Amino acid sequence: MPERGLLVSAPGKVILHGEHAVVHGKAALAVALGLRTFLRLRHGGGGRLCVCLPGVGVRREWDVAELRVLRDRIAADFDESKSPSVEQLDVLKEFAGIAADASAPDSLAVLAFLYMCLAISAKYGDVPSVDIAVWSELPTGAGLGSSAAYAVCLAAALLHACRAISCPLKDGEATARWTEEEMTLINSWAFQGERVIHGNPSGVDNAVGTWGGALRYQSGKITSLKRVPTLRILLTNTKVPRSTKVLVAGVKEKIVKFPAIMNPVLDSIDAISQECQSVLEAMPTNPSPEYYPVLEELFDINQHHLNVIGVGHPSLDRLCRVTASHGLHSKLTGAGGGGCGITLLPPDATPLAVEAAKRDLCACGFECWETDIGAPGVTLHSSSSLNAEVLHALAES
Ligand SMILES: Nc1ncnc2c1ncn2[C@@H]1O[C@H](COP(=O)(O)OP(=O)(O)O)[C@@H](O)[C@H]1O
Ligand SMILES: C[C@@](O)(CCOP(=O)(O)O)CC(=O)O
Ligand SMILES: [Mg+2]
Repeated sequence: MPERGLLVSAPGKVILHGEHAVVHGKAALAVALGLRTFLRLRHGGGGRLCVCLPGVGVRREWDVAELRVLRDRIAADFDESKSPSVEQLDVLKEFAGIAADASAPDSLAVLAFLYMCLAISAKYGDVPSVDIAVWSELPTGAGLGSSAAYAVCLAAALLHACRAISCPLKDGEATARWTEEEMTLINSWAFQGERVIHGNPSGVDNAVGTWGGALRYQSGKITSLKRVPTLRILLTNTKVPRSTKVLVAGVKEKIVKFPAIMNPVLDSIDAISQECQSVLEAMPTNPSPEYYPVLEELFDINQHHLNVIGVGHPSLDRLCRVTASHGLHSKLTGAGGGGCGITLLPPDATPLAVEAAKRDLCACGFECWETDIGAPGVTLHSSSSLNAEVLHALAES
């Protein structure tokens, strides 16, 4: 398997509570989504490194010898515990022909790729001569953690290509996972990729992409939530584009400007995450409707808080109003400013009400769908375990 190549996937995520507050040391509750990013790595030869990212319209190819020289110019302090420096990123931008202030999806994707590739190869091996394609079921830049799923897949593939982690997939097996220790390494390098894309990420998204399931995340501490009930959640994409990096920076500015006003809001969001966790842990696996009013009220309060810290958007207000008119409660998820919202579907919501809400959301130009939560984290696949659509998308790349 290793010499033939590698197929790896990582899930997106939904943050139930704690987005933004988690960047400032508060807790977040997040679950892995049943929508994934897939990466195919093929061993090349010919001394070229090729990357194809159809989701952001990128097809680039470099000479491995040239990348070695570039790496040696900036390699002095590559480490998974150190943030990428401004100087390192400036050198990479110049090399890749990316403008100094570029924040377009393709530029950030190429920059994260180059940084991770050179940093990992500086630490563990040589710049690999490989052909990498990444394709995703996740919408890009919509709050579902596409950046983290991309970074987790890259970290796993590049660490594998540099022989820093094993290949746990045995002949005849459909899927396999890495050991805890290997996943810790994947997670820490994925965090570096997130740093390139987001500027100042909390690490919650790459943790969910790596470990999967449902977890509480606070200041780097990951606690898996063991008994999470089967919640039904409707996801709605307002399709309003936004950048996590810009939104995270905006919240920071507000906190610096009005600390006495903003810090209590972050404390309150923290208390909401705590309260939500207690309710989830008290609920049986198949909960009866009586638990839902509290979860619904927590959604409403947090949505107001997120507006206060400046990450709301008229499209998200509209989403909340539309679902409220059908008795359903929603909040934004992820960085906000557009992107996705989540709506809780309690067991006593009638199919008629849910269908009517979906219809009205679609009439606003939004896209909505129900998806599984609690999906597995980073996974290695045999090609026979992937469906035809994924294989086709990766083969076309
Ligand atoms: N499939 C992908 N291929 C390449 N880059 C991707 C992919 N998915 C996400 N990205 C990178 O992540 C960025 C989006 O990250 P972000 O603004 O954090 O939104 P989110 O993580 O909510 O989707 C994109 O601009 C792009 O650089
Ligand atoms: C806003 C934040 O809490 C989540 C961002 O998620 P996304 O990139 O919008 O999927 C930032 C972070 O935790 O790094
Ligand atoms: Mg992101």
